Amino acid sequence: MKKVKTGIPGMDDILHGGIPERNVVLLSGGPGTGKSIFCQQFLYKGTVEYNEPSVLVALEEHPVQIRENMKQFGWDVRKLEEEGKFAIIDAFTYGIGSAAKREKYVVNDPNDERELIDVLKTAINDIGAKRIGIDSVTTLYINKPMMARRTVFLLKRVISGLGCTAIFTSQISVGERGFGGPGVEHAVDGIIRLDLDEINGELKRSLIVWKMRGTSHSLKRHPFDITDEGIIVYSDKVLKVR
Ligand SMILES: Nc1ncnc2c1ncn2[C@@H]1O[C@H](COP(=O)(O)OP(=O)(O)OP(=O)(O)O)[C@@H](O)[C@H]1O
Repeated sequence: MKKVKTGIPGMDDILHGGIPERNVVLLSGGPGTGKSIFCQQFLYKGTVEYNEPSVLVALEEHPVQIRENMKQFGWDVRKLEEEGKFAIIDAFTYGIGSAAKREKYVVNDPNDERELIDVLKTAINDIGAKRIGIDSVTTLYINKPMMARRTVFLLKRVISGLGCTAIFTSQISVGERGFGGPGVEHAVDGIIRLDLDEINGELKRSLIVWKMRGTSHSLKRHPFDITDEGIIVYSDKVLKVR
């Protein structure tokens, strides 16, 4: 089975080679744990280092803000967009505001699944995308938890069907166990959980791969850092939180 390199130093060692192609991976974590940065790095590095065009579905932040945030790590996503290798789908602004009018891919109502899927398919076909990030998938069902599993399956069918590999970020609250709801946890192919824990008066970052269909992987909790160049995972280290 082909494995997709994450582009995150240390992460492929933990995944024994990378994410199996066509997997949909839930990236769960509380506020500020690094989900968006992880997802953006997977997409940006995938495009630049592995020549796999990428689509980011922006549900939580303005696309303009995302491009600015990515720049601080040296990731010039605007240039990739101009080259037709990267697409940001604006599912945040509802088309409101002058900046939104300049976006190429806009979902006017993210609650309309059909519109979202149509725009996603168009973007994937336009740039020949191999990687997809949805940030965050939680936004799609926060007001309708009964629909969560259905929504994830629908997206998974389209994304896997078109040969893409995906990261869906999933928001959980501080101290919450689990990853974003029972339906969702079983529907996805993989789960990576990011954590922030206070140890000796300091917040420490760590991650654990809870499940990954199609490969063996480390079952240890590995520390990671967010640096000026993005995330670095310490695959040879283990963090004990309790
Ligand atoms: N240049 C940087 N260097 C080091 N750490 C940074 C840098 N930029 C951001 N961070 C850290 O990353 C955190 C934000 O990460 P990110 O936006 O990926 O979190 P998130 O898990 O998506 O959070 P939320 O669910 O609240 O959106 C910040 O709180 C900060 O601690």
